[in-house]
Amino acid sequence: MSQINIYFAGSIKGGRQDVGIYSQIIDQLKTHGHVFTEFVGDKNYHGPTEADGKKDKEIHDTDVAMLKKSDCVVAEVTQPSLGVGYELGRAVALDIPILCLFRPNEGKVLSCMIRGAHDGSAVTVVDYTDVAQVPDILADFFKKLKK
Ligand SMILES: O=c1[nH]c(=O)n([C@H]2C[C@H](O)[C@@H](COP(=O)(O)O)O2)cc1CO
Repeated sequence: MSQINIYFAGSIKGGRQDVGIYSQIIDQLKTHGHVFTEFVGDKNYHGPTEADGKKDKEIHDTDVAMLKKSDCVVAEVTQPSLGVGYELGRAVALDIPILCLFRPNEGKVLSCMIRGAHDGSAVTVVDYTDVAQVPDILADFFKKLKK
């Protein structure tokens, strides 16, 4: 594999409280490959505005096209998001390896449909407590991906 294309998924309409964490994860991901969805970590981005004229269909179709070109999906799934769940389902159907990162210490319980998908190869779910752990988690995931 030459340049790895990475699709990062994180909540937007589901709530932006973790955007600072998304941005730190994206910075880490950029050391492993090209991240298609850097805007997910932009604290000023809350979805399309009337001013930018983007329609929901355009966002959906662009995202699915990027997903199809991705070598893996990395999702921060602590803040529940319908869009992230949808992207993960599409990625499973496309046989794209997935890493889900979840912080149990936030008092949330991860959906059975995400945790229950963990098999350690096609879908990997990793619990973490601090973003400082992310570099090691990613190193392990990308090492396996390249095998
Ligand atoms: O404006 C957007 N742009 C966009 O790319 N998405 C995608 C990327 C995110 O991983 C995911 C977030 O979904 P949601 O907005 O339902 O939380 O959907 C979602 C939105 C807003 O729904």
